[in-house]
Amino acid sequence: MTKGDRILDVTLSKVGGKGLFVKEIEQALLDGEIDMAVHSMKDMPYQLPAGLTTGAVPKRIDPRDCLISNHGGGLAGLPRGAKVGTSSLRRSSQLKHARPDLRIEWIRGNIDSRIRKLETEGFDAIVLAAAGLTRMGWEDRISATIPEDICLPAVGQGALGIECRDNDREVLQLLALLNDKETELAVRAERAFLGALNGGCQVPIGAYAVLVGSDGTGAQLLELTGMVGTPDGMTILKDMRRGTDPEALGQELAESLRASGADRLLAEFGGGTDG
Ligand SMILES: NCc1[nH]cc(CCC(=O)O)c1CC(=O)O
Repeated sequence: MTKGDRILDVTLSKVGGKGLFVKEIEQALLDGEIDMAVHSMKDMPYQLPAGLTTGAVPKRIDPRDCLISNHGGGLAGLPRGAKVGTSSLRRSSQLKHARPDLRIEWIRGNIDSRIRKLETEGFDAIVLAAAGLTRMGWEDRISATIPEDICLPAVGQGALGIECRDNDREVLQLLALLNDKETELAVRAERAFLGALNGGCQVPIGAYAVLVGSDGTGAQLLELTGMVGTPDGMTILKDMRRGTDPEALGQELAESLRASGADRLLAEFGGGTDG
């Protein structure tokens, strides 16, 4: 097994990691040890290092969060005061908003260790990205997906990004074949939204874009929904915008939310997202 194989192998098996791990892989790309790297889009830093680019964003799979519940079914099936595990402020904020009675507790580790903790640490349910479970081949563990109008996904959730050197024409040509234009546009809008809110990691932020058709001129029309909330879920600011330019759309939505109070939340809790 080459070093590259080993690195790719780890990428796929460690969907729980982020940050530092992505940096190591990017260094291997820059050093020419590997020629492409597959990341979960939601773990990719907003700004790629100089010399690297996203060669392809393949077709997105289910972007929603899901419950693995000891009670079966979705949120409605959870008893009053149920203990629910998550490691994401975005999830805890939105779940508390929908079900203030829930006891949200922090649960860390890889997907498999979190599932183990569901059994060993007295959780009624845990929340994970449906896409992570699907990629591991564990989608049969999903009790129910959580609709995006209750829990807006993390920016880029469910999509992969394949990164390569920006001057590697051969790899860029190959990767172009794997790109899904619809997913690419949606993820660009979501990332522009996140970028316009910028920084830190203490504020619940979610966003989800879909193509809803074309405008009069034949350009693809995107619909972007975004949220910013308080960690306790008492306040959730959410808005939706349509447009054809993904970057402009993300910035517009961020400005609109800032104007309606997100500015204050970002100042209080720091900008950014935790996945
Ligand atoms: N936060 C970590 C993370 N990064 C990517 C995924 C899998 C989902 C995806 O690939 O979008 C996960 C696990 C999770 O959030 O449950």
